This record gives sequence, C-alpha cells and structure tokens, in this order.
Amino acid sequence: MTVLHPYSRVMTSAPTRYVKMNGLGNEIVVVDFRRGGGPLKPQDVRAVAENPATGFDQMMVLHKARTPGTDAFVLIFNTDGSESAACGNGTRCIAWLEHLGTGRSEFRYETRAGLLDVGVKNSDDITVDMGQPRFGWADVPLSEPFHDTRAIELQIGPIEAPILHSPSVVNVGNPHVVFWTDKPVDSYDLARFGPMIENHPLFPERVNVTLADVQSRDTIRIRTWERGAGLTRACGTAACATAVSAMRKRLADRKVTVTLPGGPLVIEWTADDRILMTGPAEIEHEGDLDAILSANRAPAPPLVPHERLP
Ligand SMILES: N[C@H](CCC[C@H](N)C(=O)O)C(=O)O
Repeated sequence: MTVLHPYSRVMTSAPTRYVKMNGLGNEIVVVDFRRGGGPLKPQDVRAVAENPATGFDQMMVLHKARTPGTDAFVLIFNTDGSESAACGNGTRCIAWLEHLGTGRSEFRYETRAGLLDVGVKNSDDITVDMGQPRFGWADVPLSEPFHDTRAIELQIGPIEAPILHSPSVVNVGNPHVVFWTDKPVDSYDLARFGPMIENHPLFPERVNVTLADVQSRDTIRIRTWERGAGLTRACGTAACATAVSAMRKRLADRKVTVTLPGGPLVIEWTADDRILMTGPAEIEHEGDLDAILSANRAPAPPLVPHERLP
C-alpha cells in the first residue's frame, strides 16, 4: 500500500497521529508520544481496537527513551487493553516506519522485556534480535515447578486429546505454550480451546497458545491464539518460541522458516543464545488518533476474537 505521508509528520504534528501497519497480517497500530502526549489508559486502547478503522492485534506506543543509546521506550498493548512485554511483528513495524522517516537502518528499542536491536534492509527484510529465550518454569512463568519444560503435563479436559499432551513452554519476552502436532494446524478448533489454555491456572500471567507442525528440520507451520488478542494471522514471538522449542527438542536445525497464516518468518537461534527474527512490515494508512478516541467514547460491544483470512 502507498505511503501517503512521511513519518516525520507523525512525529511532529498535533493532534496525535496513529499509523496503521501490519507484519504478515498481524495488525499493528503505532502511536508516537516521544514529543509529548499520552499515556493511554486501557479504555483508550480498547476504544482504538474496537474502531473498524484502527482495529489491531497490538498497539505499539513509543515514549521518550529512558536509557541512553535507545531510540524509544515502547509499551505494547493487546486488544483487551492488557500489556505485553514483547511483540515481534510490531517491533519490525516501528523500525520500518522510523527507517522511512529518518533513513537510518539500525535501531535500539527498550521494552519491558529489555533492549531490542533491529536492522532494516528493506520492507521485506527486517531483522529483530529478540534476545535470549528463558526456559525455567518460574521464568515462563508457570504456577508449579516443572523440571523439564520441553514437555509439561497440562490437565485441560477431554478436548482434542491427541495434541494436548506434553506441550513445551518458553518465555521469549512473553509467555508461550507450544503444542506439537503432525496434522494440519488449521484442522483444530483453536478458537475454542485457545482461551481455555490462555486462562489455565498453570499460567499465572496467562499465555500465548500455539499449534505447531514441524514439517522438516527447517520448516514449521504454526497457528496462534494470542493472549489478550485472540486468533491472529501472525505472531512473531510465537514463531520464535516455537522455533527454539523445536530446536531444543532436537526436531529442527538452528535456522528455520516458520510459516504462519499470514506468511513466513525466518528464525535463527545463534550460537551466543540470541533469537533473530526476520520478516516484513507494511504501512496501511495513517490518521488522527484523537478523532478515533472521541468517536469511541460511547460504550461499544465487546470484542470478538478474529482471524482475518483473505
Ligand atoms: N503478535 C505479537 C505478540 C503479541 C503477544 C501478546 N498477545 C502477549 O504476549 O500478550 C508478536 O508478533 O510477537
């Protein structure tokens, strides 16, 4: 889609602008408060999510850098107004936007999960260093100890029993559980059991839920029910979580292509324990955030989970 306005306008003008983007169909809204404005309340975030013009899976809100050498302090919100410490697709989006505005190709962002370095080559080739995976049960976090988080036991009742045995769990800035299957990932009713697992008592901070089909040592297909957002066309951190979990189980090599409903991401787990995620970012349109917020002051119906397939 055509870029209608340069990013510099977004950064300098009042009233507050938003930019609607996507990373592999993962719907992202970017708002920049580095020159003032904000913070947003959870009800503001939900209002932006509920407006058809700005419906998103995650909202990336840029605040003034609080650590020297970083470009911004980034808060990440889900559609339900909850915060996530990590969003892979959204991180590619903000770097692409900033590349268009500044011409720079390297960025460092601070999130609640730490520092993220991003390298931009072109709109299809943006790499984020997502940091180190954490596999300890308390890091995920789980509410009870498991010695081996490659395969945990999760009591969930008699649904889709074959896949619900021995999933892997990992924290890649946010918590993930990955269920392994050799059937097509879209043959499961993830919209039905995703929320049950997201809110299972084993996950005190809730969890992102992924179905993964390891097709070869370098090809994995996934589908994800996102904590606080529901079914999405792509989840970058889920791709990272799945890739490193498959590698840890010795099912895959250290560099894989993870294909999501929205398309592929390349994930590499480096020898120095970093997860590198490479994929695209796209601008859809931009607009006036204040107009969206005032249009949504009236009570709106609750969100329904969505998966915007073509
Ligand atoms: N879509 C995002 C992840 C959002 C995670 C969020 N749902 C949570 O952890 O609460 C991504 O590309 O990584």
